[in-house]
Amino acid sequence: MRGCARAGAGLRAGARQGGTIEAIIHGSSSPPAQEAVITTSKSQSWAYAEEFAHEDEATAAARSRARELGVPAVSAGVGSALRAIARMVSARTVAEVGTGAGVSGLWLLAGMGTDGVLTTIDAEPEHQRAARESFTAAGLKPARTRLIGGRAREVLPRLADGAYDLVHLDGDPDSSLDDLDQAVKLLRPGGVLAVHAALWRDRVADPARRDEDTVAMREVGKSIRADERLVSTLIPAGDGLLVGVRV
Ligand SMILES: C[S@@+](CC[C@H](N)C(=O)[O-])C[C@H]1O[C@@H](n2cnc3c(N)ncnc32)[C@H](O)[C@@H]1O
Repeated sequence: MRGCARAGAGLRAGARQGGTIEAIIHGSSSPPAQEAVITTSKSQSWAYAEEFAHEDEATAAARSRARELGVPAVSAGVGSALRAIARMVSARTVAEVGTGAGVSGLWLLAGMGTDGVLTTIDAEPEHQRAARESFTAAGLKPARTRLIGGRAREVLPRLADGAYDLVHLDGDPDSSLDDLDQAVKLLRPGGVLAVHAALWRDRVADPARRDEDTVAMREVGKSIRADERLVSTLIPAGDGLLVGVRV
């Protein structure tokens, strides 16, 4: 009880100073557990959580392809969260915006049943070629992946509403904002929306950051939190994963 009161005092101090993350950091690296909202050791814990997720060889090879192309990919922490979510909802149909070189796709497919199909959209043919290579090298049957070239705003309305167990948005921030409503429509009840890069380069939490991408990602978070069709949470793994379960 005393611990709760003291943690609360820390948060109130944060609010007085503008609510920045720095203002609610506790100085000690080992406070009693109930106070440990954020400590100076948090970055070490985050690094530990990232390394905790074991990435298999095929996914590591896809990550190398992504690096060669200069296209970002989900971290292993985010990938393993996507895999676990896919398994939790027994996903057989997953839609994704932002194929990249296939890193998130491989994590998602690892969580799906062996008959599960990933439909993944990307505007860049070069990225989809790399992803195709990643999926083939991982030994996946061609029928398990459906790669669609094009802009999400044109492709998503052609997919069937209510037919997806999971939708992963990982395009540009403005695309994620534009695509939100359509993405929610694709979900069956109990299905999950996952939006990657919700903390956008650690800028979303800093109110002084007002560049276009950061503002768009902040809006994505607020829209998901306010959306009565979703029960949401923000997972601070990697660059942040917003998750909303379709009611
Ligand atoms: C961050 S990368 C995706 C990484 C991938 N999810 C992974 O973890 O391997 C973003 C990708 O989205 C694509 N993209 C961005 N905006 C898009 C849009 N509106 N429609 C389709 N693709 C888009 C880019 O070409 C890029 O390949």
